Amino acid sequence: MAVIEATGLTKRYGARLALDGVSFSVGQGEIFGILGPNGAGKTTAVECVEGLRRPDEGAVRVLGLDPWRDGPELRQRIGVQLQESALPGAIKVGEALELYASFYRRPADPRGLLARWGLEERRDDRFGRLSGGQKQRLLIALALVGSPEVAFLDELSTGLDPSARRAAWGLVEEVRASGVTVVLISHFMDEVEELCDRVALFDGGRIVASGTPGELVDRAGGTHRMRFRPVGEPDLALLAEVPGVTRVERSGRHVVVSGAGDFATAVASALARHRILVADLRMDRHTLDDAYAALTGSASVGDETAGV
Ligand SMILES: Nc1ncnc2c1ncn2[C@@H]1O[C@H](COP(=O)(O)OP(=O)(O)OP(=O)(O)O)[C@@H](O)[C@H]1O
Repeated sequence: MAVIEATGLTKRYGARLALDGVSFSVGQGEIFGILGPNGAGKTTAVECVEGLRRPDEGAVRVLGLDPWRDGPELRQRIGVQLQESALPGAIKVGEALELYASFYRRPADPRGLLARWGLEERRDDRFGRLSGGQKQRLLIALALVGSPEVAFLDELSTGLDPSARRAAWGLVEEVRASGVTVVLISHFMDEVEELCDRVALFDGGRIVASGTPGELVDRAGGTHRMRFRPVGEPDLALLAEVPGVTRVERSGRHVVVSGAGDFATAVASALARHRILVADLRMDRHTLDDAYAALTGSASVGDETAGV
């Protein structure tokens, strides 16, 4: 059964249509990514799901509850990552966790969370004195202190250095492994690609694409490119006949073969069969970054992928 079921959400702020008939569902134990450019409607949609905003039209169920009508009950069962500005700078790390734990019927052990998120030694430090990465880890720990069944994490790895990001991703995987459903709002494509089972890509108040990160990449441009430098002057016309190949081009001393599906294996075996030696072989894969740009039009697609 879906843990979150949003159907036809519409929300206007005055004349501005922030959400225009948005529907999505999130299954139990999924890590579900919500992405899209600034102003796409992500926050509005998530706030409708959390019960912080009431949609003008449409329906939401979270854990079988109506977030607007059953808000107090639902808030016992979900965890929401706060913005940094929501915590007073003078509060101590340990105090913040104890305070937030006191709001819940079934809180997690604050000491355990401090250890898990690497904040044990910061227990008596004031929030305002923490580094950006420490603040971020405390905000995530606070989202988890109520032992939520659904956790909403926003820009998870903002301010974290590369090793802290990896550590945070590992911890989010652990949180999911314990049965928690995670909704991740993110602008970081590597994070989404690494963590999310499925994503909804928002643009202009609508969901313009959804599916696994791999499906989005395929939808935006299902072809990939193989590039190599032939040794000598072999006749490469035969490559155009290889199954899956859509184009064979020269690029200086290199040859670029475009294709879909498993064309690269077929090209490699055709080269071997005809005893054609190649050097400097590499594959150009589309990434979620390319898909994001192609599907939202919010960033230009680089030369490497143009025309593919
Ligand atoms: N309280 C509000 N009053 C008026 N307009 C609003 C309000 N909140 C959001 N908007 C507008 O609604 C649209 C969607 O905003 P929303 O914050 O949901 O987008 P977002 O995808 O979360 O953006 P960001 O990535 O910048 O946080 C934007 O055009 C925004 O300016």
